[in-house]
Amino acid sequence: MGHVPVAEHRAAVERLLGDGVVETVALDRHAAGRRLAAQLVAVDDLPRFDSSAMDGYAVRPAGPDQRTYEVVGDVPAGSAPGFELAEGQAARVMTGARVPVGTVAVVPVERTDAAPTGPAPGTVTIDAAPADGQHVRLRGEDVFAGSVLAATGSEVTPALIALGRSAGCTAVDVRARTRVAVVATGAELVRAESDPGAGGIHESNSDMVAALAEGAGCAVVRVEVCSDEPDELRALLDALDADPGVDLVVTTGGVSAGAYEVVRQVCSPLPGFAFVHLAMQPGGPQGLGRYGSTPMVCLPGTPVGAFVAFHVLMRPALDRRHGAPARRAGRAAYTGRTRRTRTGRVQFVTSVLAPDGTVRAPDARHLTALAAANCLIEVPESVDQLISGDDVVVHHL
Ligand SMILES: Nc1nc2c(c(=O)[nH]1)N[C@H]1C(S)=C(S)[C@@H](COP(=O)(O)OP(=O)(O)OC[C@H]3O[C@@H](n4cnc5c(N)ncnc54)[C@H](O)[C@@H]3O)O[C@H]1N2
Ligand code: MOO
Repeated sequence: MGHVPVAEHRAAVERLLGDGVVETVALDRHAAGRRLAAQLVAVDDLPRFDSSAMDGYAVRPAGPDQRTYEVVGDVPAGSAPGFELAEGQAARVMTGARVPVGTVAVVPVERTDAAPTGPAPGTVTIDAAPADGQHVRLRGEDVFAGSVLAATGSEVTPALIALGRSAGCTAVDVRARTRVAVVATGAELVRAESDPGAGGIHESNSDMVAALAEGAGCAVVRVEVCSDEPDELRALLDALDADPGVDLVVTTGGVSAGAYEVVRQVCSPLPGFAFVHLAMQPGGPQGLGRYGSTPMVCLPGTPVGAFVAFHVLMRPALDRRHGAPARRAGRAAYTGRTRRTRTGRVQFVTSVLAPDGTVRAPDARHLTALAAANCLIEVPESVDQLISGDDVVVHHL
């Protein structure tokens, strides 16, 4: 079995996962993190009307020296004044309230002789002439109805939810979340809640991959642990393929060269299904194809290999499907002891990038190193060692 280049397999994963679909969802907190599939356009002006930015008095001076005004109305927030201000008149207004037609400025209550609470007085005296427009929020000063609030591809952020809802938008067109079923395979796997007995191990991949998928914007709809029995896996995959709520199946384990590689046994006879060994480490053994009509990505069983393979191969395809921009690799100065690396395959080294731009690879092993890592150093196929001071490519986790 020859070693397949990482870029080739990554492109095959992208092709298999495709472009994803668009759906219309409510513009509420559940839309946060989604990407717009169409521009978001304001339905209403924001503010919807000229309104007060202060608790105080809306005034219409008869001249620059006027200090004392007749108070002709009281406008709590949420009400619409049914009167206009004539010259020389004022109205008590609360922050956010619609100001009467004729308002020239709002004077905060602290700048008047009026009590802040209780009934509105008959007259009010202000301490200085207000500037025209002072403390009045003009209709549409933030956005006008029909203006574009956010471009296609923008992320729905908490601030965009506020902007859109304030401008009267109730729904958004977004890229649909990929609905993923995660299946960990292996006869030795025992849920962490159960006793693993003499030969069992605590199962960890299913929840790790599910969390990675959710972190990539997927909706995880099933999380399963399956034995090495081909019939059991086949029955499970049949059910997942028949389920219209599953867009993608991700498996772990059962893909390498052993005698009981259940994923390989069940899927390699399927038309177009390929099992390959990538020129990368960890995460080299991989499978890819369709079970029935359902796309399926088969990650290796070793937890670090599955994690790295998800990050390197699946994350870019999922980002594309979900309309998220491609994550950019960075560069950093390797620091620490000289490390020998294996040529002939790209190595991804679980590493820690410091705020000063240096990156080190802790001596800890496997999952301990992964849990401490915030990036992967990508060591090219031709490189056989990392030396302190080397300029390296880093992928942020
Ligand atoms: N003769 C060869 N043996 C192996 C090769 C090879 O090329 N020739 N490749 C090695 C590499 S690299 C990897 S990676 C693994 C991939 O093997 P599988 O995908 O078939 O995975 P398993 O054999 O099922 O498990 C590997 C390892 O990971 C543990 N594991 C599996 N699933 C889980 C889980 N859900 N939670 C926690 N731990 C899990 C499992 O117990 C094994 O220790 O193959 C190498 N062998
Ligand atoms: O590809 Mo494997 O153990 O190196 O993950």
